[in-house]
Amino acid sequence: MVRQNSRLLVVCGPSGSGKSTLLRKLFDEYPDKFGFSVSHTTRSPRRFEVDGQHYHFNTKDQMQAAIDRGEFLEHAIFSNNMYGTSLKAVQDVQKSGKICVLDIDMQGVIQIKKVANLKPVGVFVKPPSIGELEIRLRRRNSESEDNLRARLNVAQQEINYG
Ligand SMILES: Nc1ncnc2c1ncn2[C@@H]1O[C@H](COP(=O)(O)OP(=O)(O)OP(=O)(O)O)[C@@H](O)[C@H]1O
Repeated sequence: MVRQNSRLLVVCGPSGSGKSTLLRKLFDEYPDKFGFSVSHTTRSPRRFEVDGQHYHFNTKDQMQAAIDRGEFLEHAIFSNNMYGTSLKAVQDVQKSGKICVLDIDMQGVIQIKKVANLKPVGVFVKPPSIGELEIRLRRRNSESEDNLRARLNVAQQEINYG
């Protein structure tokens, strides 16, 4: 079970909005207060990403099997890849006594909000504009053109939701 009265901080916002940068600063500044819930994903690791630290990198079959076994608190398809938060990821942080921080998309937030008694605190990171988001994503140079377009489409929906 995920502890119900432990604090959970859910950070959401479009890809490229700066969530990861903000979270890095938060963890650097308050290493004893906040712990990151390491998500699972089927997307390929980027340069410098470490398995088990930034994400647990899995195949689609592995991840689907774990979802079917009921091991996930929420899961989502984002830009043709699966992402999800395992119960274990949250429990590991809770065991350390820290506030558990989730960096998830809108689909994940909707599911987390439905988990009874979890009462997460939500933060939405809004980019200045879609145009600025496009500039940032291009500068980051981490996506193919198709992927970048897909991310910008989802971004508009997330901005409307946030
Ligand atoms: N467990 C999860 N459930 C749902 N969405 C998730 C989960 N883990 C990550 N995501 C979301 O998937 C999206 C893509 O993440 P990814 O790491 O591929 O791209 P990113 O652009 O580096 O993300 P970020 O905006 O955090 O820098 C992000 O919006 C992220 O918050």
